[in-house]
Amino acid sequence: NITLKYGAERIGKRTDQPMQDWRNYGLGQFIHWGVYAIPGGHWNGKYYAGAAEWIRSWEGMPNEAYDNLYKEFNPKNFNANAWAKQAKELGAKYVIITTKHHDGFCLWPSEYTDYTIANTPYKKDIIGALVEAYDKQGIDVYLYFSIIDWNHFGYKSKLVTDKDRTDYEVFKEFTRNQLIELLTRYPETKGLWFDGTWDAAWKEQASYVYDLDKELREMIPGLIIGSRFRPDDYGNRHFDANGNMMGDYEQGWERKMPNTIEEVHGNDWDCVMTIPENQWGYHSDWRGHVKTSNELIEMLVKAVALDGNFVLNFGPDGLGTIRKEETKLAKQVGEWMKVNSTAIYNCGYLDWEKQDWGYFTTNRITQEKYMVVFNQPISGVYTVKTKKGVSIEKAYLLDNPGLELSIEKTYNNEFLIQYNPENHPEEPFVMVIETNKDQNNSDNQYLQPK
Ligand SMILES: Cc1ccc([C@@H]2N[C@@H](C)[C@@H](O)[C@H]2O)cc1
Repeated sequence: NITLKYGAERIGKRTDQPMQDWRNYGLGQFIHWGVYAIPGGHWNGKYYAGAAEWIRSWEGMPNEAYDNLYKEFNPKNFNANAWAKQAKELGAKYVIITTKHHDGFCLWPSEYTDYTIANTPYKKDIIGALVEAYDKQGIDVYLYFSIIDWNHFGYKSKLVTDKDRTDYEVFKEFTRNQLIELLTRYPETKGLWFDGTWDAAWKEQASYVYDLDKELREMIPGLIIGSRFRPDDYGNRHFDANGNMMGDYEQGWERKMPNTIEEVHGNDWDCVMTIPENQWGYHSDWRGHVKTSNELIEMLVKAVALDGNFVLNFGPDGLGTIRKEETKLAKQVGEWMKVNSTAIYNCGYLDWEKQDWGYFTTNRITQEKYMVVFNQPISGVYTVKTKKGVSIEKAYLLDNPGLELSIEKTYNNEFLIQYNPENHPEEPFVMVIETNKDQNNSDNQYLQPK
């Protein structure tokens, strides 16, 4: 083990209530919104093939042109309550909202720069309206903050000259001021989701970030910050030089998913996912594969089955409207959640061998076990290999408990559940299984989830 001053602050998962609540969310919503939604992936009649929120970095978009877009930002269709209501119907338990993306435009009236919503025709505090609206829906609010800030003179990706360094000191204080300002203005914030921390300049700032991290956590007890914030003494992020994770959960799964429990190294983690292949901000012309509701539900279940959270991204357009494709998917996933969220909320990994028909999840409070089926076997036989001494006594469909399914036990402690639905299911379905180890009597203190 290497002695580190700025390495992992803790080994193993946080066990406090705010983190247990985070762990049990299952499903979250990401909102990427800013001035990049105005061009929506096009400029001067040309199509930008990159991620729409990065259009300023495209040679087809002159910086000057981009940096004046805020003067026309006036989202007359923006309705925070409508967004929050849609998220509620989606079944999201938390939301991560972009306060400032890499372009440096602030959706709140920051006093530390003029490049904010206050100096647009719209004027009003977007973040404040969203925090209030999501709070009202009982959805926990997390703030996305980009350390990269192309608008600030002091931002550098690497520190070469002395002037870089003196400018960067100003940028560091500016960054600290904005973060303190956000937590002061929006004390309901449950956590910060940092992005844009891969620059060499930032990776040299271990002691500054360590102190800032401590200062922010002292402002809001229980504050949750992922692994993409602090660098250790040697500039490592996510995992320090001893291989220990820094921060409260691993922020490593962006547009991708782990396949085995080993890949999540016993940590909490989130997967943040786009509906198109690679667009976070609004792009008016999605190309490539757009995920269906069943694909998104499978990713959600896979994340929960591997002890993670799944955060689905929405990119409202320049007028504040959530596009019809996203609205449709939110409705479809939400309808599935209305029937099946029992296998999602408060659920996590069950250490039984993964089977081809789909995923196991188990409720961390009640220990109830679920099989979420994506690949219905032609045979109608669902193989379940339990742990030694654990036998399956009952199996039924979550949405039809009355119909008990037949169970055969084979010689090597396998259980074969038989289910042949009359017609082909149009979407994933859940089976509930009860074992000899589940005390299903009413006095079981676990059965009263908090
Ligand atoms: C290479 C790269 C840099 C930044 C990103 C940002 N992280 C996502 C959460 C979005 O904010 C995207 O712009 C994605 C890829």
